[in-house]
Amino acid sequence: MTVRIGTRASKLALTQTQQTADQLAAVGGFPVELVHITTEGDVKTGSLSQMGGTGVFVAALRDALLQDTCDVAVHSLKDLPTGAAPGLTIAATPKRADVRDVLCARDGLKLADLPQGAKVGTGSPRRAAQLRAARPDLDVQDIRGNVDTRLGRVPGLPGNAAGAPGDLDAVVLAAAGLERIGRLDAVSEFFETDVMLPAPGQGSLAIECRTADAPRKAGSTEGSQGVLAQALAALNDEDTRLAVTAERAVLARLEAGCAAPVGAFAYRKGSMLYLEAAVCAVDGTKTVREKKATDGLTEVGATLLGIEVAELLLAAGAAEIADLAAS
Ligand SMILES: NCc1[nH]cc(CCC(=O)O)c1CC(=O)O
Repeated sequence: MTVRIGTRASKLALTQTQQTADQLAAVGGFPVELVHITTEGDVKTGSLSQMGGTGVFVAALRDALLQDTCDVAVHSLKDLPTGAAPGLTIAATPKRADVRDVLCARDGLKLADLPQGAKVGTGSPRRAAQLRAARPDLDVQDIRGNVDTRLGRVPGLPGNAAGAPGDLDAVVLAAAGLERIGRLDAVSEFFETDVMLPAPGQGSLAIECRTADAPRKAGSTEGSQGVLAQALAALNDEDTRLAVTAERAVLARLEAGCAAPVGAFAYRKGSMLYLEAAVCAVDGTKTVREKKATDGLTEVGATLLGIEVAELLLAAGAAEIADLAAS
C-alpha cells in the first residue's frame, strides 16, 4: 500500500507536505507519494478576501480526500475554516513551530525604526490592525502572493533575486513559513505576542484524512487501527492539539470569518493551558484583549476555555469594534 499525500504546488505547501510525508513513511514503514492538487487560490490572482478567503486553498484538498484521489492532506492549520468537514478528521497536529509573526524590512530595520509613513505590506486584516495600533503613521498595503513573492516586494532582503526592485519598506509574515522554506534570514524583527498576537493555529500543521482511516478513539467504533492510523497518531503532539483547539474555539464562538481581525495564542505550561485572544479594529484605534487559563487539559477543556475567552471578548465589545463576519 502506497499512501498518497495531497499537496498544493506552492513552495511552502510542498516543503511542509514533503517533510510530513517523510515522517509518516519513517514512522509507518510504508511507501508514500505526493499528489499535486491545484486549488482555486493558486489559479486566481485577485484579492484573497474577494475569493472567499483562505478556505479556497483547502476545499480542493478536501475534495481530493473525499474522492479518494489522495489519502492524507497536509494543511497549515490557520488556513482551515473552523466548520466541520463531514467524512474527514484532523488526525494529527504535529509539534508546532514558532508561532510568531515577523517583520522583514529593508536594511534590517525594526518596526520602531521604520520612517514615518513607511509602506508595509500584508494581506491580513489582523496584522494590519496590530501594525496600525503600534504605528498609526504606517501606510499598510494589501498584498498577496506566495511567501517568496511577498519578500520580493522589499528591496535587498537576503535571498531575493539580485537587483529585484521592490516597492515596499517591509512585509509581515509568519516565522513558521519562513523557517520551513529556509528564509528566516530575511527577518529583521520577531514580534512578541504582546505586540502582535498570531492567527489561531499559526505555526501548526493539520494532517487530515478520511475519518475511516483516522486513529480510532477510545470507546469509538469509527476509525482505524491500521498502519496509517498508527503513524498519524505517532505524529500528533497533544500539547499542540490542546493549544490550537482553544484558539480555534475562540474563532468558532465569535463566528469569525477568516478575514476577521482576531488573534489568539494558547500554550500549555505545567498543569495549565493558557489562552490569550484579541479582536482589533482594522484602523488600529481599538483592541479588546482577554486572557484565561484552565486546568482541564482535554479537548473539551480547551474548547470551553476558547468559548469563555470569546464570550469575554464579546462582552468587552468585540462585535462593535470589528466586522467579525469578514471573510
Ligand atoms: N495564509 C498563508 C499562510 N498559511 C500558513 C503560512 C505560514 C505558516 C503558518 O503560519 O503556519 C502562511 C504564510 C504567512 O502567513 O506568512
